[in-house]
Amino acid sequence: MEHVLEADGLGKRYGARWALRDCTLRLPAGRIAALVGPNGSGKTTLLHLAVGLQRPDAGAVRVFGETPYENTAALAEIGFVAQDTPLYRDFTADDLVIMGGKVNRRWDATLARTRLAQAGIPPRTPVGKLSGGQRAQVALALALAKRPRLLLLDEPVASLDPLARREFLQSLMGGVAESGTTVLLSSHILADLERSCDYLVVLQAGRVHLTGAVDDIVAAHRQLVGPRHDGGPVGGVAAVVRARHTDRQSTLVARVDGPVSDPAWTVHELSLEDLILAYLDSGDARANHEAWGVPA
Ligand SMILES: Nc1ncnc2c1ncn2[C@@H]1O[C@H](COP(=O)(O)OP(=O)(O)OP(=O)(O)O)[C@@H](O)[C@H]1O
Repeated sequence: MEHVLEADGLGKRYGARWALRDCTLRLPAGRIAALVGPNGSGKTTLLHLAVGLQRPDAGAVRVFGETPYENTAALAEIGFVAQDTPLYRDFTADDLVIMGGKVNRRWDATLARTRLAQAGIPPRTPVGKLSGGQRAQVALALALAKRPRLLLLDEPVASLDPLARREFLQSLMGGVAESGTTVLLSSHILADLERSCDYLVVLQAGRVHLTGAVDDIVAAHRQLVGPRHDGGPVGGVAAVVRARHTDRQSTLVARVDGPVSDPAWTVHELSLEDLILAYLDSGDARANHEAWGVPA
């Protein structure tokens, strides 16, 4: 299987503090991958390392087998839309399409203009006067016009209303399905991801918490509800991700390795959103409370 992006023990620190640590992952070609994690978990840092904006302090990241930092040839294959969709605000969308043609080897101006027309973007209005959602559409059209083999998007839908978000993700999926581009997009809006992404990377406190194909991850987890459980082994359960208890009842989110046949447990499938939340919830809440000197 071809891996577009490979990270091995990748780390980045600011001063003494690691923003990303021991990050090892493989992103297979042709996937639309979601990069999720709480604020400050290292998503932007990982994307910046992948697009060569930053140099690793530990380990390595490779894109199409190349190290992206200060590597112009590798960067020609990567499209990147940064968190705040920075665009030259005094230029019109049409100016930006023309400029893109001057600085990119492979540039599909017709693709950009078609997408901008479909999104209803006026060609001759300075982009600084467009709405946040319209600017996001301009940034996506420009990134796709580069015909990248890997597209990295940092919270592309954060500024969009629910309808615009759905349209943006549909148009993204349509755009990359045609071209076979691999996508890694960070987002906090988990409900959208199950529809649009087929691969998942969950970061927590700078480390990879969970990664793999969405179908495999969903198939390997269940919610179990049963009488209060003391933490001993449960047949069919490989690992408990999160346990919640009342006086009489326990609710487990578990990774399973076979059928849970004990009739004491009622077994439910989980949505991707609930599963991700369970992983994030199982994280280092205790460490955060200790840092603030308050009880968890
Ligand atoms: N320029 C910087 N200088 C110092 N620390 C930084 C810098 N950029 C990021 N950090 C720290 O690195 C960690 C990871 O930040 P990063 O922006 O990668 O997280 P994120 O997951 O993208 O967060 P968010 O969801 O809030 O955008 C955080 O603890 C952050 O405070």
